[in-house]
Amino acid sequence: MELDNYLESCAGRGRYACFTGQNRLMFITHRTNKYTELDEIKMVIKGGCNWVQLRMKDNLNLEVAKEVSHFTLFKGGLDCVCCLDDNLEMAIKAGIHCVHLGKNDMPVSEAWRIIIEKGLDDLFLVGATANTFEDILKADREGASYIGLGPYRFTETKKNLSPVLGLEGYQKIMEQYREAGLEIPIFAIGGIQFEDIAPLMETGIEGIAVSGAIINADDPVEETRRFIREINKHKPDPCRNDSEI
Ligand SMILES: Cc1ncc(COP(=O)(O)OP(=O)(O)O)c(N)n1
Ligand SMILES: Cc1ncsc1CCOP(=O)(O)O
Ligand SMILES: [Mg+2]
Repeated sequence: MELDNYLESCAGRGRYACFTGQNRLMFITHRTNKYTELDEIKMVIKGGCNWVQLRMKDNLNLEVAKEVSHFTLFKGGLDCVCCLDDNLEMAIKAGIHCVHLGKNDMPVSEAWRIIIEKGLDDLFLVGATANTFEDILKADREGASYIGLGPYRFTETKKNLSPVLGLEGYQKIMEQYREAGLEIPIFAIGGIQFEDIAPLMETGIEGIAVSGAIINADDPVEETRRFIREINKHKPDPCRNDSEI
């Protein structure tokens, strides 16, 4: 199937149908001396997170990707989505059905070409990074499934950070987003702390992508629950109430 036909066929069943409110917190791994990527994923899944991104910047490793893929498949629950940063080929090899692509990674349209060629298009999600409204438009046209928009603040988790957007940046971009009638789910990213959730959700974003604030908490499992409950206050999860998290 060609990309244009794919996007057209998606329009009928809702191209963003997977984002129905159950995946509003994306946890992104960041290996530290304290935790491996799998340790982190186990903790956040225990805390109720059902969307995890495996990000291995200096230590890309297929075995780790396979372990994480199996864990999320068998222990993450039916609605759990696992995503791999940067590398589509490794995602496919590991059985991971979501890849996140930045502006220096493979273009979103090229990723879809490969996914469609392999007959995996019914399963896959392709996320894209945006730092501006124009980036959102481009990624949406290329068929991105969701956007990671940022950075909100300075963070040490990512090198070569783009200029920070701050709350005003999000407010402006989300206004343009609404005026353009876009529907692609937007996730805020970059140095996000618990207190940032409320003002960010007020801008109309779909959810939050976070790493450090959860890993560095004394109890990452409890911190995950706290994040999800706070996000739910602004956009209630239609499938789970707080007592189920
Ligand atoms: C949800 C989400 N948003 C943005 C990014 C950043 O991706 P990228 O710009 O490719 O930078 P790296 O993560 O590869 O350093 C992301 N990973 N996830
Ligand atoms: C991957 C990425 N892209 C922009 S900021 C960032 C890091 C997110 O981690 P943290 O929540 O620790 O800032
Ligand atoms: Mg990248």
